[in-house]
Amino acid sequence: MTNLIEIKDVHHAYQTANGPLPVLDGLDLSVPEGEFCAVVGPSGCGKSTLTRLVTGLMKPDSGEVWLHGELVKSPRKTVGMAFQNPVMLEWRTIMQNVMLPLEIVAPSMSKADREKRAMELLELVGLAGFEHKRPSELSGGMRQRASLCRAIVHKPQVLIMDEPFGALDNFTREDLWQTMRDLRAKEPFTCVLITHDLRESVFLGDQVVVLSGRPARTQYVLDVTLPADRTIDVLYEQQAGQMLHTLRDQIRIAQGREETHA
Ligand SMILES: Nc1ncnc2c1ncn2[C@@H]1O[C@H](COP(=O)(O)OP(=O)(O)OP(=O)(O)O)[C@@H](O)[C@H]1O
Repeated sequence: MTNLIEIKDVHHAYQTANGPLPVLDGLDLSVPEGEFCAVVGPSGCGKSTLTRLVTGLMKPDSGEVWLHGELVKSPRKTVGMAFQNPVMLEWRTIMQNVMLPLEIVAPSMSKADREKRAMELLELVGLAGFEHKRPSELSGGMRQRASLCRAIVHKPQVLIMDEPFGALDNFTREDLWQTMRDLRAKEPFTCVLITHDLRESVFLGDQVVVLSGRPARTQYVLDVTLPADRTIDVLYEQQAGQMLHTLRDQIRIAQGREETHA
């Protein structure tokens, strides 16, 4: 399997009024094509900075970021993004919002084909019948479903998600995890998910990367050996429970509190 994303020994410091603020200090990350990589770490350790590197919005002081065999040097069109608060254009319908990336990335595609593609995804996430609604007419969970469709409508090489489910209540969040799982089964994509939720990382991830406290380096990588068609129930079973304990311990270490589980 080839690595779609390869981050090698990245170091970066932000220049601030108080001098340089080192944020990344030897970050390594490899994500094979089609894999889902969840990234967890203490608050403020540099997780969002990592997303800026992969999207090419930021160049590191040293080290390399590779995407599909190409060194990332400038912003990439072939990356899909989803954030905690999806920005939807209120003057456009849900379908028109979902089609937006196609208008930018595939301007020669006919309107009928764009609509067909958007509708295909809206159906997959359970939003058929809502395509002509305005964003404000949908619940937060529904808007986030639409935003997921928009993020992958143009079949990006990689989907970057920064806390996309953070603002949702627990039950809606679990629904969205299952939607993600089903979307991936039908529309395989490579994904980096930044999250504070360890259960989410285990449910969605093929690997979970734990970053150390700032300046962040790769502290620990957990291979999630659960079946791809896992259900929420799996999280309450022993194997997932052990993984969650391991991750919790790693987070404590990253926070500088080294007590570990027996
Ligand atoms: N453009 C910038 N200029 C200066 N400092 C920055 C900049 N962007 C981020 N920082 C600082 O770098 C550190 C890492 O920020 P980043 O947003 O990457 O962390 P994070 O792990 O995503 O945080 P959180 O868990 O709170 O979402 C923080 O201390 C932040 O204040």
